[in-house]
Amino acid sequence: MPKECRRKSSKDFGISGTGLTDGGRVERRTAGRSTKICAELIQKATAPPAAPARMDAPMVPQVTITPEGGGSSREIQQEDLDCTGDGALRRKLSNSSISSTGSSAVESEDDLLSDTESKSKGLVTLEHLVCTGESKPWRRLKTYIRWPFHASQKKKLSWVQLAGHKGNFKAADEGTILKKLSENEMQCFEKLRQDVLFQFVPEYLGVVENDGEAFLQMTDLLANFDHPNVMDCKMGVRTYLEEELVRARERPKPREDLYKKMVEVDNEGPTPQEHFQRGVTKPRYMQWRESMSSTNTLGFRIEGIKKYDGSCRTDFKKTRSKQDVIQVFKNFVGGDADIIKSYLLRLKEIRQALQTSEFFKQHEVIGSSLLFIHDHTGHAEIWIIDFGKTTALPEGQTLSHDIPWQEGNREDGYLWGLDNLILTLEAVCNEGSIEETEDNSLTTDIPIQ
Ligand SMILES: Nc1ncnc2c1ncn2[C@@H]1O[C@H](COP(=O)(O)OP(=O)(O)OP(=O)(O)O)[C@@H](O)[C@H]1O
Ligand SMILES: O=P(O)(O)O[C@@H]1[C@H](O)[C@H](O)[C@@H](OP(=O)(O)O)[C@H](OP(=O)(O)O)[C@H]1O
Repeated sequence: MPKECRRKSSKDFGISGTGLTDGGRVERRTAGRSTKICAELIQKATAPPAAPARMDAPMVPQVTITPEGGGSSREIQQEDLDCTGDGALRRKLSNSSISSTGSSAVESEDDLLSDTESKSKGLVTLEHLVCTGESKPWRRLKTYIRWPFHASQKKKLSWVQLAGHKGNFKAADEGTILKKLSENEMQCFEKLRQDVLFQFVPEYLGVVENDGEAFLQMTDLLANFDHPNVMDCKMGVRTYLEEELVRARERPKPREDLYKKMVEVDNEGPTPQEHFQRGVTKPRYMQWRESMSSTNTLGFRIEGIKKYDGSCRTDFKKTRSKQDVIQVFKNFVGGDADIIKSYLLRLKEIRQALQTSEFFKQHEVIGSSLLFIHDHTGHAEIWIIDFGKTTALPEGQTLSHDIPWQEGNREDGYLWGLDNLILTLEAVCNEGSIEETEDNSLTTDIPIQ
């Protein structure tokens, strides 16, 4: 299901303030901001989708993201979404990128991804959202603030987007970025404010609106690094939601864009029927991606890497074997054992936090990544990102995250993948001397069907 379409089928929408002070400084937020639902907005959010964001890509993977029309931005406030609130803004929001949950049952296999939309994988130049230079006050709850940037202060931010769709991100106030709003992700960020995982996710600063589009504002995890090396690892043994499977079974809608992506990697990938119809369904494509990469066999896969020198690789669709994955990690850290040790420490801290996290217990975590970042100073961090398809379980239900997935149990294999990731890094630390023995947990298979 294309994200753009998910965003147009919002059912409801909660909102919180941001942490911007008058001077544009980011202040640390406290937990537990209230979220409010507006039924009228829900109905209005079913307007036909606008054309997906398109970016010129002079050379892959470099793209330039510019503010649309140099437009102004402001924070979305609770009163904007009150049913009795500003009708004009409500109309704008109904055309915005408000997303439903990644698991929204209203998504339709009919909503096909346009062939013109493409993934953004690599170096990106984000431009700051700017105001027009007029002293125009923007509302923020009951006080008034002004968006801190003027056209004359406009500056570009070199940034790295290793996965996701083009146009999903913009630069914001110093040290922060904006990601197109997904209601599901917003709810996750709200809940994570009160969870032990808080310290491992980007700080969430609320929702802002720019020219009718809504964005989540969060810390830019690259901001404190000097020429960072960045790697995106997508976690789990499964990258699609169970309901995507059900929907595709009930109303199979082959997609040509996914067929083309499959053929590009492996002409033998599609079945004769899929070749004939020049289309594959989303879950079929996702399952194929999982089986070609290390998702099924290791519970994680490498999505992309950007090195300090600006070189970028996103061609890991067939990186599947333990040895290949180890080799990629070795190259990524440039043989620096201290970086690997820092990463290992951080992974183990994340593991410990996951084991006590209420949020983790109560959510099916699909399509989330660990973002590895280090630079020449020896500074190394790992962050949990992307909650667009992280879905709350029914009240009282929990997941263990380390048992095999069978349709209906909603297990995601996240912890199992994390253990394999830790083993992989330990192998890198030990000069890649990992043995392919039967009792090595890296060889444990999780049955997928
Ligand atoms: N807070 C952040 N700080 C720095 N970089 C980030 C941050 N969030 C995301 N990124 C970069 O953007 C990329 C895409 O992020 P993310 O996975 O959240 O987007 P998405 O559009 O939801 O992706 P997908 O389509 O794979 O679900 C990441 O691989 C990473 O390079
Ligand atoms: O990595 P690839 O091979 O480019 O494939 C994409 C990738 O699996 C994304 O995770 C997925 O978005 P979601 O995780 O949001 O489902 C996207 O679906 P989409 O085309 O429907 O956006 C796929 O096309």
